[in-house]
Amino acid sequence: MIEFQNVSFQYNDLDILKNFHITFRRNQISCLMGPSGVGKTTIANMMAKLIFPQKGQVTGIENAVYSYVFQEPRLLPWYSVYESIDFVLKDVYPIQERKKVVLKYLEMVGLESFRDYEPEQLSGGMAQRVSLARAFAYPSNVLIMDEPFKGLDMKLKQEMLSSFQRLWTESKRTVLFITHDIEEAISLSHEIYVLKNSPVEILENIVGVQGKDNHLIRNKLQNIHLL
Ligand SMILES: Nc1ncnc2c1ncn2[C@@H]1O[C@H](COP(=O)(O)OP(=O)(O)OP(=O)(O)O)[C@@H](O)[C@H]1O
Repeated sequence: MIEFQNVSFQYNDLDILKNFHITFRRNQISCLMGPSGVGKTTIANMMAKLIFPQKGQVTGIENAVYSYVFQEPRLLPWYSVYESIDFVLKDVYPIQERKKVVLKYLEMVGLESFRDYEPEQLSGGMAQRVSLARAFAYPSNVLIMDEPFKGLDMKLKQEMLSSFQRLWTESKRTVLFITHDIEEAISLSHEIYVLKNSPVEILENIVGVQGKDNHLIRNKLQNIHLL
């Protein structure tokens, strides 16, 4: 379990987190929702050790190895689809094994026949699928996804959600998933935190999402006037 214990953090004297406590279960998908500016990315950055608590501590990340998916695919323009994934595995696997891993993950996102394409030849959804495959191919144990499906149309989003589910089922890890989209949250997460206020507080914590009635959760989230 990853646990924020009494964590305080300020930007320029502004309290973003104050004696804040939250937990994230290992190998589960935890979702952060809540209004813009509430502190979701700050929590993700702290989990990723990009920033550190000014008071309190975050436990359970001592041996964390991270991968990320952002709203933009962040592919390097001079690498092909294959090389985009191969590149991050260079120091991880010897060449023969690396090849198997790259091809396995490309196949899982349905892009094996596009392996030689350059990023500029890909649609937005394809590029984002490369970025998902890259994040899962890398042997991380914590995956941080900051609004990864934002801006995709419904059909592409559905494809991405399916790709994500396939990847995560095959290669489980602890996922921190930030979204403003109720349907995404319900379809992927095991646990949803709705955040509010400044400094941030947990307004609602819904556990066991996958085993619950979607309508009830949807209604509850809609009623909180999230977003
Ligand atoms: N580097 C920074 N310097 C100063 N203030 C910052 C910095 N990064 C974030 N903030 C402030 O911290 C607060 C929380 O920001 P954060 O990005 O964590 O919110 P968020 O919930 O992820 O928002 P969004 O949904 O818009 O991405 C905001 O008020 C923001 O302006």
